[in-house]
Amino acid sequence: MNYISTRSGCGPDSPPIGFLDAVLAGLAPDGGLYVPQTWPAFTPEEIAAFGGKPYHQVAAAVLGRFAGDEIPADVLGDMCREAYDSFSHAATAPLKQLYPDTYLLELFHGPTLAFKDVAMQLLGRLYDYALKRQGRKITILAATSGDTGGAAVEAFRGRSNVNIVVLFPDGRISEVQRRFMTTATEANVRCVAVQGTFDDCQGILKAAFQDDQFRTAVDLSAVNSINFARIAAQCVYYFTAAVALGAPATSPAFVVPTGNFGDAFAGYVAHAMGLPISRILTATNSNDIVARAFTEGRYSRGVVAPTQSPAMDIQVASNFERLYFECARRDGLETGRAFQAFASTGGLDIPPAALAAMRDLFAGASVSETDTSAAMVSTLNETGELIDPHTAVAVAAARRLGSPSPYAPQIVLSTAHPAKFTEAVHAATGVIPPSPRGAGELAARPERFDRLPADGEAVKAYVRDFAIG
Ligand SMILES: Cc1ncc(COP(=O)(O)O)c(C=O)c1O
Ligand SMILES: N[C@@H](CCOP(=O)(O)O)C(=O)O
Repeated sequence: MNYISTRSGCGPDSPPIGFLDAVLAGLAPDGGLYVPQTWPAFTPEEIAAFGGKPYHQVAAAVLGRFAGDEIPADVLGDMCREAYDSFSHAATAPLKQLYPDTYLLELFHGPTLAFKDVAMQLLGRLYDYALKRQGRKITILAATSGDTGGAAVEAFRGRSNVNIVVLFPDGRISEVQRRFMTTATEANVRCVAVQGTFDDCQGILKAAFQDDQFRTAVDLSAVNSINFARIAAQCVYYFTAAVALGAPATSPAFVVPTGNFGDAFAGYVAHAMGLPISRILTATNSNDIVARAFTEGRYSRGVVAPTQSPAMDIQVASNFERLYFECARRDGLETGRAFQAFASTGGLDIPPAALAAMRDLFAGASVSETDTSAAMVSTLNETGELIDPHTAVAVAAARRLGSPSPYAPQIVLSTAHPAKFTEAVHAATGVIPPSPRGAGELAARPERFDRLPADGEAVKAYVRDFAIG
């Protein structure tokens, strides 16, 4: 299986590369994102056969299609088993019925209590395998609005073939999110509070990849959802959840709390591989670039506003470029031109045919702070479930169409444990979420992080100094 850039043919040559090379590269040298040259597919019988299988076996089957013959099946099977052994729930990603037509897909049973662990626990093992074979030591630069950073630190801390630097927006993430990163004691981990927004952090990261000399000098890699392996690992729970509700005979809808559009794009991938999905509703907070793209047909950057769902305070959604590429007939030239123009003007009009193709599967809804709080309260009162503010954004969006939903059954992705956002949950519901394993002790541990301005050159100098002295 080979991987191509969404900007193939536009700018410096990015020839097709294999799975492990795409994993280690993260972002293509032309600034595009890697996608498989063709989508692997499952037959309806193969999908039905996932029913009743442990999560790690479905993960190995799905990842196997993306890895091709680059990882022996038994090695990949062991990686998946070990990755999901670190989860506190036997089902890894259990489904919970909330209302007759609505289910919660709990993705927060990993070590840092957010859905990022599902992919990151696997990525740590994939990197280890690839780096040992290639005899390399690399530098991971990650940008986080709170959850990716903690999951990445947990997955890569102490690994001898990796240095990792995580950039987070100073003062714009929750205390528990910050402590999951900053309390790591391992020497291969550095965390940096950037004086800016998540978009500034992500912009610095992407610009660093465009600097050939820097990229090569530190052997740069990325574990944000610009890395296709993140998407591949995240599409697995679409299969397990849909099959648990009767797919391929039924065609569920998914409601996805959305920021960088990685999780929602993972749903697209599952669909492209043959999973029947009736609709993917992307739910944003007031940082609504994705919701506006689907409703208005224009993808245009807004000003980032802080909300109680801070991990979604994002106004440049990296993975939207992958969807654009898919819906623009996989035309790398057109995609490259559109996103180069977006980088300089902050906006792009989606061509009518591409927009129609997007709307075949996707819709968008933006949810206010008041409605997010109300969703936390009503979910608790009506079902007894305490949900985090990101999940609440999706629950509120799911309810807009009333009950029963025309898209039943609908599966809401529950992307974080409420204990990660204690203040917001307490403010809305009056309840302090009980701390599950791990989170309780974080408050007593010393923190270690540096501060930098939102300046690409300053960040590169910092990373260079850390990685190569
Ligand atoms: C808790 C939580 N929910 C939802 C999202 C949005 O997911 P995505 O960026 O894949 O759209 C994030 C951040 O990525 C998150 O941390
Ligand atoms: N919400 C994310 C932002 C980065 O998303 P990613 O999925 O691209 O890594 C976070 O919590 O950091």
